[in-house]
Amino acid sequence: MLDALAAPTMAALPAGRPTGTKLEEVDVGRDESGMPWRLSLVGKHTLVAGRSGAGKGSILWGSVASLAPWIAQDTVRVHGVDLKRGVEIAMGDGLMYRTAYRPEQALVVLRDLLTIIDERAARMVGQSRLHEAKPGDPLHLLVIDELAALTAYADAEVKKEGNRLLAEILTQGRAMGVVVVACVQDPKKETVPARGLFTQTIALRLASADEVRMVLGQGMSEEAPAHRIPTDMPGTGYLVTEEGSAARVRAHFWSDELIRATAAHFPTVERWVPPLEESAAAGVHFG
Ligand SMILES: Nc1ncnc2c1ncn2[C@@H]1O[C@H](COP(=O)(O)OP(=O)(O)OP(=O)(O)O)[C@@H](O)[C@H]1O
Repeated sequence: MLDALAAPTMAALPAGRPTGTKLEEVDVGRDESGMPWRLSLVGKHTLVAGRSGAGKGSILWGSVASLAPWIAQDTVRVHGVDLKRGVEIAMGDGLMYRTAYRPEQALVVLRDLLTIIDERAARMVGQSRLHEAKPGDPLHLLVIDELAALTAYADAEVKKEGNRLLAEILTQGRAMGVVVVACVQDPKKETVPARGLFTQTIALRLASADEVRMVLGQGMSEEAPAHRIPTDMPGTGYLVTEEGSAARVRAHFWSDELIRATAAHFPTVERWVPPLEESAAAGVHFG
């Protein structure tokens, strides 16, 4: 039988949206029946696991660049933590509210997001249980590539603090409009200690059935055999939802040119400006 996911598909420049348009699921690829794969990031924390070359970049940009029309109206702010020296995130720098390219800088971003969670919790108590993003009161999307550089390979102190802050954001953030998309190449207990706190997982090509079980849970290596995805089908994977359902999907490919064009067309309206003393101390990048 013909596999609807066999041929790659290219992403396209997202369509503009009138200011104030409610955040929607974004079209990131297609499913096994050839229908659009629409991914929801609101109220969800997403773990993307896949070996080198598995296509994590197309999920990352499918998430971030597809939200560009909302970034351009300050309904979404993206905090891009790229611990592979900024190689990936810098491509779409114009879409970023804020970036961090070193683990120490990432800690500052994570702390500030916790402050946002605290402020929102105080504002929302007794009023609402789920933050609704709108211009000027945005969804904060924390994107981390590569997660292990913060959670496992960093200095002991940074690692400990990074894991603590991340676990707090993962437990408290989603109702407050602070959500995470984290990419990891080598998923194991030490690299993703907070695996159970992610609410949806995309398993791209993995190395073994053991890795699939680690990422998706016991019993999932038959239902979502990510270790059997061929190397010549990057961007293909299994989306496993919070409820445990698995779907085979393939992301659209985002070329460097398209990422740059999207960033040029829908630049962020807000850019984080560090307090003077903080920028000097932490060397935080801001534009
Ligand atoms: N969705 C896709 N459809 C078709 N080809 C893709 C797709 N995603 C990625 N590719 C191809 O696979 C290559 C590797 O993809 P990508 O850089 O996203 O992998 P990765 O998982 O981020 O790897 P690494 O962890 O080493 O950075 C790309 O350069 C591109 O040629």
